[in-house]
Amino acid sequence: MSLRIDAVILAGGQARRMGGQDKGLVELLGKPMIEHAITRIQPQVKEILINANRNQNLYAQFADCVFGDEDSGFLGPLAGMVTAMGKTQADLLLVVPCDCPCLPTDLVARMAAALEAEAADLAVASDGEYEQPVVMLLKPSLRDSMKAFLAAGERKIDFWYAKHKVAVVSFADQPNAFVNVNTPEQVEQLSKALTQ
Ligand SMILES: Nc1nc2c(ncn2[C@@H]2O[C@H](COP(=O)(O)OP(=O)(O)OP(=O)(O)O)[C@@H](O)[C@H]2O)c(=O)[nH]1
Ligand SMILES: [Mg+2]
Repeated sequence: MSLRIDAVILAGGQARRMGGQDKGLVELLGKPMIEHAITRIQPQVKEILINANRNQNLYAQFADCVFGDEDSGFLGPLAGMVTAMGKTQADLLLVVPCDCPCLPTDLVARMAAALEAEAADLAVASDGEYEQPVVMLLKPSLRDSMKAFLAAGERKIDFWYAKHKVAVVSFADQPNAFVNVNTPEQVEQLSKALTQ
């Protein structure tokens, strides 16, 4: 029996470095950034969920399930993840941010294989040098642990996952896969790089 895997795209931040624009809707090469992420991830999962705290009517064109954080205090990415774990029907939930338009096309396959091989509770991606804490494959049963962590006032994702059995999955073979677009200048730079 194969496992059902869904993905949640996190677009719930305040995007202060983007001047407070809604980052998932900021255009890169004529397409909203979230659409780039969807193009990469859709073929790899059963259903895509979108976590957004603004413009949910606009995000609804990209997914059937669009929702805000259950705690609306902008507590950071974990607030979106904990909400998503309560929404999905899947056996495993992939988490990705809306501002990584070049995610690997083999992300799920490699993360799921490592999770199983290492009998881990979650997998986190790495670019070979740095772990990418907003790119994870999670068992939804971890929701209670994440909820308790947030309730204790903790916010840092890597401190949370250090409490669990983690498989770190290197994508050093794809050095640009996790390029992260946080500022208008980075939108320009990546647009140029992708059209060269
Ligand atoms: N649901 C949810 N997601 C968040 C929150 N804060 C950040 N994120 C998401 O986490 C991912 C990585 O965060 P950042 O790149 O720092 O995004 P940001 O916080 O919107 O941007 P800055 O304000 O410029 O730091 C992005 O996909 C954000 O949408 C939050 O409070 N709730
Ligand atoms: Mg970012």
